[in-house]
Amino acid sequence: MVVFKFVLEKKDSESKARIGYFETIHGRVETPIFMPVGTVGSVKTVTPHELKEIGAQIILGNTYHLHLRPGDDIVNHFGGLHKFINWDKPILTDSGGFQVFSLSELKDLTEDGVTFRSHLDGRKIFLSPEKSIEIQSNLGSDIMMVLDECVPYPCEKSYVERSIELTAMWAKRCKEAKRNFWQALFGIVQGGVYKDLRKISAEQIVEIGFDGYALGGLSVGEENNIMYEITEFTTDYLPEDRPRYLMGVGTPEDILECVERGVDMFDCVMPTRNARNGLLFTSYGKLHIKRQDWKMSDDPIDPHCDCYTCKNFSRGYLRHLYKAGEILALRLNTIHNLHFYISLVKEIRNAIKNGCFKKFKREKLEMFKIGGD
Ligand SMILES: C=CCOC(=O)Nc1nc2cc3[nH]c(NC)nc3cc2c(=O)[nH]1
Ligand SMILES: [Zn+2]
Repeated sequence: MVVFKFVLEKKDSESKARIGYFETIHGRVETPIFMPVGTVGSVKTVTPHELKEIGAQIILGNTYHLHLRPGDDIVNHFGGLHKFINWDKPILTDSGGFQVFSLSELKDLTEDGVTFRSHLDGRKIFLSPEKSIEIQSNLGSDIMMVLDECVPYPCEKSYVERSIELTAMWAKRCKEAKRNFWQALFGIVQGGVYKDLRKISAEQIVEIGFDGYALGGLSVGEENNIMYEITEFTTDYLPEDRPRYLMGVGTPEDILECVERGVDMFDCVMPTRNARNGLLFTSYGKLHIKRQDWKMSDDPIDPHCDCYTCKNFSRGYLRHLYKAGEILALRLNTIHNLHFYISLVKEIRNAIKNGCFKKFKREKLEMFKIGGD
């Protein structure tokens, strides 16, 4: 019985941009979509209710973090992540691979899996394709990700060549380990910045067959134009009737550029992390709320924004809160930045629907350059 289903509604006539939606047992998600990151079971500083008010349709949970704390068994005891965090819309969980490679000091990587030490208490932990699927099954996410190896940038081609074989073997084992029919499983294409290896990896992963396909190994320090080029190249080898997910991307500009190149799903900590550092996104570019310029400003962050923060508070007050180290500053900034990202992809969906995406993208990029500060 198929539960997860992606429907491609319209393809842009001037680019590879598309609009569509996918159904899960926790509801429908329209694409292109931006997914707020809720690493340890919370999108930092905001409540599920506020997320819904902002228009969030799906959020991310991190397998590595939740396995370490509180433990996926504990989450399962509470009926899974949806119940535990009281979020009844779709949740996507990562496989844990990326966090292991980026957070913990790696013990060793073998064909069977990866052994590492917890960054919390140094405890030795083993993660295999089967273990990752077991954890994600305990969490009860609507979309699970396969365990992959995200190679660093730059990376020797000979290493990447071997790595994509491991990633393909692990992807197969993840698919075989899947138990709950209602959980979707996405494959991940690797291959570094080498187009020939990207093609091989895409063909291997598509051959195994998944509910959706992610482009891994990007936004790991490579220049933007390389990320765009690899994205452009790789989406041609992915089925049109499946969602494409570009992990860890990105700035508003990145999202516009990669929607144009055929990507449907994005996640990034930028809106939430920058908010906590006082860096706010506006229609005219970025704004640093702590600047002296805003001390006496009665303007909202963004005159075009109708979020709770922009409707109720001035830059002067937000600057004051931030300088005073008030927790409310983090919350109001996060509400605005998430609303900015979610509204941007909503406008993108409308522009594709109305057949004016290229014009919309050109105008947006021009406005971002004006400069918020
Ligand atoms: C939700 C994620 C599901 O992905 C996985 O389970 N594995 C995986 N995650 C990544 C995350 C990334 N973030 C960035 N930049 C901020 N680049 C990334 C690359 C990968 C990757 O190659 N693999
Ligand atoms: Zn706002």
